[in-house]
Amino acid sequence: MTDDDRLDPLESDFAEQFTRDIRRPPCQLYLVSPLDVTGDFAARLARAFDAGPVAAFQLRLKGIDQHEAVRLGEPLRALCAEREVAFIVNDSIALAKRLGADGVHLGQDDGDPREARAELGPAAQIGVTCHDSRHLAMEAGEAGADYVAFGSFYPTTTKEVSHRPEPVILSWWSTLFEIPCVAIGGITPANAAPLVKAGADFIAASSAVWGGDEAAAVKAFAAVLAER
Ligand SMILES: Cc1ncc(COP(=O)(O)OP(=O)(O)O)c(N)n1
Ligand SMILES: Cc1nc(C(=O)O)sc1CCOP(=O)(O)O
Ligand SMILES: [Mg+2]
Repeated sequence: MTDDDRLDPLESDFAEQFTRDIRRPPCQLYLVSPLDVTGDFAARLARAFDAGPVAAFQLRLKGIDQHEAVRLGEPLRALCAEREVAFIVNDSIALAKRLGADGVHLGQDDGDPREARAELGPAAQIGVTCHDSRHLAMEAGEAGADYVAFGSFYPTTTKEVSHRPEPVILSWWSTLFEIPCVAIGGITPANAAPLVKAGADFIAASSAVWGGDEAAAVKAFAAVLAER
């Protein structure tokens, strides 16, 4: 029997959390856009940025051609650059390249992180959807991902989802690997705390922010994220 085996589970949890917390930066907020970014959306994004710290913004558009996506995305990219918020494009390596984005988020069927690296270069932030799978996350890490995303932690109407990870997957990942992990799916200021405590490096949210007062939501997230 080793000394580790003799630790009771509570002490062992404490040791694991302590080890994670002293070497990882605080959890940060990652905003995912609504599908409609027309009208006053740029003003809403600016209001969100004014309300509290935001680390990253993902442009998540569906069903429009690339030319239109560039037209809609460019002012949002410029705003993110001005506020030093990472601008990430969902789904498309080509669109990320055309927009001069800071990175791309790839689902399991959206392309290979190695191709994204070759196209976007060494500084690009490449994220990969890993659902509830440790295996997919390790594969993404090996393929050069800069972050892995687990979800959907809670029910969401933003996207049809069929995976429901437990928060412990964040603890497992963050204890073993240095690559940051993102928690996504139905996350609100009211239910984010267990994910932050479990070890999420980023909380990604869409409807909790754009479904109401974006400034109030970002402020409320900031209070929860500071708790780790
Ligand atoms: C941060 C983050 N995590 C997961 C996803 C989901 O990506 P994907 O599975 O490709 O689904 P769509 O968002 O493309 O519908 C994401 N976009 N961002
Ligand atoms: C885009 C996305 N991906 C998910 C996944 O599980 O991979 S859940 C999700 C929706 C995120 O929006 P909201 O914060 O409104 O639930
Ligand atoms: Mg996708």
